[in-house]
Amino acid sequence: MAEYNRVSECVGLITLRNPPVNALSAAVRQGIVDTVQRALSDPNVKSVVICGQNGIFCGGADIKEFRSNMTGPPLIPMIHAIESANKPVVAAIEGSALGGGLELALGCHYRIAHSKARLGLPEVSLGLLPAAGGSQRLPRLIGVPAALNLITTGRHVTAAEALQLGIVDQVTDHNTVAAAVKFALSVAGRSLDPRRISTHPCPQQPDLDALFEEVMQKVRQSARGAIAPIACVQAVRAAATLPYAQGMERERELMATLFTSGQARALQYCFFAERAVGRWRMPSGARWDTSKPRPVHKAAVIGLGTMGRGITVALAQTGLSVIAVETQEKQLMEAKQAISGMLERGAKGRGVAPALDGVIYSQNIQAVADVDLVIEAVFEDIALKTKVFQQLSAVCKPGTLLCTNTSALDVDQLASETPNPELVVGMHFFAPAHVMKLLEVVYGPRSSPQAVATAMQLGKKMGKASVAVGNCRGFVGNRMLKPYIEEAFFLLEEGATPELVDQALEEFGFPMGVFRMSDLSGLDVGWRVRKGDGLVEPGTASGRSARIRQGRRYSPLGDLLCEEGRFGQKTGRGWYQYDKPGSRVARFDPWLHSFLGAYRAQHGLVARRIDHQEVLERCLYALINEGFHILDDGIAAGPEDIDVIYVSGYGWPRHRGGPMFYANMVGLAKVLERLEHYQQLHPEVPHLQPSSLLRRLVASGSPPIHKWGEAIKKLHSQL
Ligand SMILES: CC(C)(COP(=O)(O)OP(=O)(O)OC[C@H]1O[C@@H](n2cnc3c(N)ncnc32)[C@H](O)[C@@H]1OP(=O)(O)O)[C@@H](O)C(=O)NCCC(=O)NCCSC(=O)C[C@@H](O)CCCCCCCCCCCCC(=O)O
Repeated sequence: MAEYNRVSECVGLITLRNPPVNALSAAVRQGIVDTVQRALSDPNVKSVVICGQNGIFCGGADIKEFRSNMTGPPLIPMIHAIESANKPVVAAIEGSALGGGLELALGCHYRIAHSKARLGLPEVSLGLLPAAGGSQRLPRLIGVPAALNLITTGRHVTAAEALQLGIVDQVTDHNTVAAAVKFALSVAGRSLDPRRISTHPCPQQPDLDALFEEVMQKVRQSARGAIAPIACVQAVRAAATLPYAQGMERERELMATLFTSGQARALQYCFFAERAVGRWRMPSGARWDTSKPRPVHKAAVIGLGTMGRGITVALAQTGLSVIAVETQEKQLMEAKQAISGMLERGAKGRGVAPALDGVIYSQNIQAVADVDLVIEAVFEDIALKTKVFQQLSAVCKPGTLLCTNTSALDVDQLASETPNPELVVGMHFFAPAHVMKLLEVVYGPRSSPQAVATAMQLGKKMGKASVAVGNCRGFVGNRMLKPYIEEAFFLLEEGATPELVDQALEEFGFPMGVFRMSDLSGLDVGWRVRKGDGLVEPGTASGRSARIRQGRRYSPLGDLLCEEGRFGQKTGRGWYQYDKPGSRVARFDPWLHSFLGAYRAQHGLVARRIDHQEVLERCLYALINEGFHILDDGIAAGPEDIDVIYVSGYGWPRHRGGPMFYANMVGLAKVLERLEHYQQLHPEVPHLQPSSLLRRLVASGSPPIHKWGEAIKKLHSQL
């Protein structure tokens, strides 16, 4: 709701009250309508100030209301009433003015912001556009190019940038409401016509058509199938080319299409899922709100290869003091240079001083004796990691948290090598660790809730989407990736090409298909794992039996490429060819295609025509099926955990909400039916055998995703 007070005798002060972000719920909108009316009809009031309680102006429309029929006064007439008021209305912006919050402020005649405030129209990231006049007012206020940039990216700007762009009229370091009241008094009685943004034309812009064409092309490329950014461009174009009333009509039409789209539902689901994963729970019943994290002032990283360097940077950027340990002198020197460079570039981008002094380098593991938390990031080898954990247990002060950065190794096995297994958790970072958003915090059966709480809090401080997951081979992300990759290999055996598979997945919205991704990350990574699993055999055998290993279908294609020294981009050859080792542009490779032909002939396989639909169903449903197994095993607390992992760390298109949300959208019965279909065709492929949870959900009428919990044995989900 909104509270009304008269201050400084003649200023009506309206305070939005709807914690935590003063979202414009029906009650708040009603409150604004009523209090504005009251201020305008009070002859003692000369001007009006609108602010938000608790240091935040307004986080925009109440996104939760979008899920049901909306009631209460609509935003557009409410903002119009403010703009057409005959007394000056000033927005006092502290904290955030986002989406509908900024649109409300744009309806005011003046805007005063605190220097720490952030402003923006982030609707695009929710699959929407600024549909309370924002797409029409912002271009009129700051010009088409700047408005296009803000509206299509959804980026937040600082108060300083907002001042420079002309979004706000004044920035203060002091009490914003007091500054706004003073300002409101100073402008009382002035003509408001020049201040009504909707009455202005957009500032002149040469070559408008060329500009829109260029931006549309750019947006289409980066949107990877998302429709909201395109609608945003169309709405701004309406602002630039049509009178305001017609522009508003176009804004309404575009919003109506977006509002009911699956993409908007998916993106809004992602917004809430990202927040829900912070409220973690463990199968033991331990949870985020009853587990106190330990303070971490000083941390250490062991092993300064690619991962260790990124982790050191991510830690140092939080302001922690970091001991970075590397036993090899040459490697240590190189790492020092690389880390300093990353810190300097990162600091430049954020306009702050680099935290170079925050990192102390050492060749000696004894240097970590007094740290609060250690992240071991040595080579992915259980024997080596065990040795490091034993050393750490002997060196570290009592109570130090020992974390392992591993992508698949058994966290519990490592914990068993220490006298205090409750202090051990996995922290699975993704390369480059200072850039990638995802962190899997892996708890073993003996990890203490306090250890999990500490790692989760540290992840949050590093700006990561941190998800607590149970300990199993590959945890959540890599465990689900295995059937996805295997299906892609099987498709090649059956007649597909890397180009076809990648195109299908990229059109779905992945930034890279499975084979381009494999070339980027290195084919040798999976080869090493398969060797460790005893799956790799010399490539001379032929026929079906050569492709059944450990009782299930196996494709040795990846192994055969590795035997040829084709490790991907780093060797200049993989599933594609590259101009030179390290080049990034994947090109069609005739060798690979004759190799595939020869391989099929050797194994008596007849290539058939495979379409995009089959690629998507086999790769994605196999991955989703594993997700259902993971939920049933209690490795992930809920579908939202899996979805956040896939959207933040594996390139799953955000506008499709993550694999489990996607399954829900496609229809669980359909996913089950297609898995059964493919399982019948490929009975020797266990990952196509539908999970019992999927069957149970379908049998119980395919409930919506937030009700899956009732069918999950080990539920500890939050949504
Ligand atoms: C504001 C933040 C930056 C704060 O960040 P912080 O880190 O401090 O906190 P959290 O992010 O953890 O949030 C705390 C808490 O608050 C919840 N929350 C945050 N924002 C909102 C919100 N806007 N609504 C509801 N709830 C919110 C959050 O979920 C947390 O709670 P939880 O329980 O989950 O932990 C940060 O929160 C942030 O960035 N917020 C989102 C800002 C944003 O995106 N704003 C834009 C909202 S959309 C909007 O404003 C739309 C408007 O342009 C126009 C609306 C017009 C509507 C008209 C509808 C017409 C429909 C036409 C259909 C026609 C169909 C037909 O014709 O049939």
